[in-house]
Amino acid sequence: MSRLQADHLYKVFGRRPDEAVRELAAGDGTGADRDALRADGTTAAVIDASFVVEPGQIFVVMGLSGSGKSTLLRMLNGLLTPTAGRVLHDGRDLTALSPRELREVRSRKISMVFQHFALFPHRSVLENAAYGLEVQGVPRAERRRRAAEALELCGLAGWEESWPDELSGGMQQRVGLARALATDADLLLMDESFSALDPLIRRDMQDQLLVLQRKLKKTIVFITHDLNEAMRLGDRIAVMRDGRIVQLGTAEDILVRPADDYVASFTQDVDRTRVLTAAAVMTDGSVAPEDCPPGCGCRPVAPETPLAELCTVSARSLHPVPVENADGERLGVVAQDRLLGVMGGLDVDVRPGPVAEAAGGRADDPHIPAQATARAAAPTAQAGRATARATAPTAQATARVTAPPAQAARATAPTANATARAEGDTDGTHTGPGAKEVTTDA
Ligand SMILES: Nc1ncnc2c1ncn2[C@@H]1O[C@H](COP(=O)(O)OP(=O)(O)OP(=O)(O)O)[C@@H](O)[C@H]1O
Repeated sequence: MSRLQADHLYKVFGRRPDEAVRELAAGDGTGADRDALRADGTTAAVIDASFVVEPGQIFVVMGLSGSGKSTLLRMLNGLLTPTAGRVLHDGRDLTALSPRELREVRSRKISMVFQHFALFPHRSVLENAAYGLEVQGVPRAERRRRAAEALELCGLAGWEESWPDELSGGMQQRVGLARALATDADLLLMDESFSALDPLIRRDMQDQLLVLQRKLKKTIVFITHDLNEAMRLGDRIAVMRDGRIVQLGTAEDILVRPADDYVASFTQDVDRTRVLTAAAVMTDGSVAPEDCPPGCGCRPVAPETPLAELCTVSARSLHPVPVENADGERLGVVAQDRLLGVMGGLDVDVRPGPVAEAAGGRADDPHIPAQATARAAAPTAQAGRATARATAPTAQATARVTAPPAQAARATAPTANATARAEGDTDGTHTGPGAKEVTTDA
């Protein structure tokens, strides 16, 4: 499994980039320095980005258009050379590799999935899924076998010999995902991969990704401008604004302790009941035997239980709901009035919880405001949350994709534009808009 580290990354477009980095590094971080550079025709697209993506994590980069997400992602796979800073992939500095070594790493270790499907219309679904392997020089029989396995993982068994234009948009995106998975690359970079899909299909794809991730345990960097998507998917989330990471933490951190008003403004429409967990809202306490008469209907919950489920348990209980770990050890309780307060958005103190602390919450990003990093999530808590999220049924999605190919006549999403981009690809794993950047930044 891959570990990815960004170490004080900067990308400046325009004149005198090195000088700009020095000014930005010495600046007060308020954004005035970036504005002054822009007035001078220089764009600071990414400013001092540092973070670690641990093996098997989904790391989401969230921000509005122009905040620097794509530029950051393209530095992570070497399509763009940082103006300053390093990208370490399993400890290996990508910025120090020769072009040949970099191509090798990109084709074998890193896969990308773009917003547009970038499928070849004149190739079957199987051949599309096998494309990255073909570029790697994998023999035909093996690449067909591996591509078929990847398609099956993505719910597309039975569609191997269909053409891309026989598939719906969601199915085409699954082919893109299958192409990325077929190469066995440990690091998956996903750039707005689900943004072109309609909301229901998008949600299905998110569920499917979480289910797949439980099985495959890739290291994933996922770019989105949608906080709900970020919170559904991300073990950790970096919120970007004007080139800077303004907050780095779990969904819970961002929801209950936004670093500033800008981050808070994103969280207003988020469904707190699906993001917050029992561990975050519990308090110390116990339940006296006399408070729990026969027929009380109570049961303990796990610390990673989402509030949506906790409400049901609380409604049946005559006393605060006990929170217990897998060994039956009491960690705390959640009282009904506190639960209602948190759900109603009252300013109730919410904490990371003992599970996160026990697993060693990490503040590995020294340049991020302390408020943002102190609560960096611990693997155990993240795994629990991911599991809870991933249990949403995908039956709908499966039902849609398992219909026989003949019924796919309704699928109309054109692939011509995407294919034009794919044809410009240099190594087969980097289709889509990113491929163009190779030439602009050479
Ligand atoms: N090749 C380039 N030359 C000059 N400026 C660029 C280049 N690429 C990106 N930029 C600028 O860098 C800034 C960040 O762009 P970037 O595409 O990374 O943002 P983003 O958050 O991915 O936006 P979007 O969500 O719209 O894709 C923007 O101001 C953009 O105009």
